[in-house]
Amino acid sequence: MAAAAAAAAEPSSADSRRYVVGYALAPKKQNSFIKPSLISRAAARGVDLVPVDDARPLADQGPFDLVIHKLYGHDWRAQLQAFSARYPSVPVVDPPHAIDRLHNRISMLQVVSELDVPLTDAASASADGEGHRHTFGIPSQVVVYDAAALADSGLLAALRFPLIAKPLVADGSAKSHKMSLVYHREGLRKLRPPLVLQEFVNHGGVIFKVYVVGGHVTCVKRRSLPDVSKEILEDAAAEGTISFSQVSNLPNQRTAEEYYEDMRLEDAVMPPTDFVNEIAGGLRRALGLQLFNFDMIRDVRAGNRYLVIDINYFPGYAKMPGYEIVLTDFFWDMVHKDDVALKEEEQQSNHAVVK
Ligand SMILES: O=P(O)(O)O[C@@H]1[C@@H](OP(=O)(O)O)[C@H](OP(=O)(O)O)[C@H](O)[C@H](OP(=O)(O)O)[C@H]1OP(=O)(O)O
Ligand SMILES: Nc1ncnc2c1ncn2[C@@H]1O[C@H](COP(=O)(O)OP(=O)(O)O)[C@@H](O)[C@H]1O
Ligand SMILES: [Mg+2]
Ligand SMILES: [Mg+2]
Repeated sequence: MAAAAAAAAEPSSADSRRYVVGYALAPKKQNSFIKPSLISRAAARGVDLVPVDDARPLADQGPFDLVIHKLYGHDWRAQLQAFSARYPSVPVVDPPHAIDRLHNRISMLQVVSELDVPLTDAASASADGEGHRHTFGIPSQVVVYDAAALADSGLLAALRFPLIAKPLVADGSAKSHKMSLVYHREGLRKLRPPLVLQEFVNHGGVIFKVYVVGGHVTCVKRRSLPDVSKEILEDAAAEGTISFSQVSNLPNQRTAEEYYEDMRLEDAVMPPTDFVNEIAGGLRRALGLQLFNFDMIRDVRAGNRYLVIDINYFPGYAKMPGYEIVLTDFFWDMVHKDDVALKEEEQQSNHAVVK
């Protein structure tokens, strides 16, 4: 039924109307996301991508059939509110209050812990034939608001070293990506709260990035931090902390090249598709967001256990294979939301009459 309705709403030669998607993005994001290949793919389906001028009131611009954005701050929020008040039927992707939840690394992952997705058999089925079902969760973590709390052994009792220290705020600034690996208790002294202390989980140096675009889900493999060896953990003379902000910059005993020669990304087994799709769908509903990705690692100690470690709003989609097609489909669906819903209703009532 849904497929028939969607097919009925596909563009025909009679549908010559053009649709305008306004995008409000920082210059760096504009450069990486609004590529000529996306512009032309969307244009071929009747969708024109038009930049929002952030020096002028949003509500005075357009007309838009859809607004997408990754800008923050009070003023921008007020602009969105004024726009929605004037054009209540134009979708704004995504609502600022829903995006806010991703700006704090505690509230971000709380959603995962609270996720009520009873995984279907297809999604959680054992991959090893030994009855170990796939499960997911988040690493153990605590939030630290001030330096005094770092000395509180009670607070840390629940955590096992090594730890990864992450800034509490994840607002897209360079600072919010600055992390430290902490091997020993003394290493905590160098840290600057507010931060999240999270157990570092060895995961074979591979991370799974799951891109969500409305109902579309794509999972890709990426290089991650190398596992921490037993020798480093037991070496009392080892540095207490190592700071990094990009995985490729991480100093290590071996060079990154040497490490990655051993660990071939192509050899890493992907998590099952149904499993990934069900988590992605659950997160999309719980977060109330259409455009995000999440980072997931596989715990080497329990091969069927996956941990979500990060969720990002409007990530670098251009790195997702076939991003032009996926995003164009999304824009098209969003600007035709009402047509599709109407057609579905019509089909349902026709069905009722025939019966
Ligand atoms: O710049 P890119 O293309 O690497 O995208 C960044 C993302 O990389 P990814 O797509 O996951 O590889 C990046 O993801 P990670 O944090 O690296 O997992 C963020 O989403 C980043 O946005 P922000 O700085 O957190 O607001 C994204 O940065 P912005 O493009 O939004 O500034
Ligand atoms: N709990 C963890 N265990 C192991 N590695 C981790 C953990 N958390 C983060 N990492 C590594 O650190 C990188 C950056 O952490 P992440 O939480 O994704 O921050 P960012 O928002 O800057 O991407 C991840 O891509 C992964 O390689
Ligand atoms: Mg990340
Ligand atoms: Mg992130």
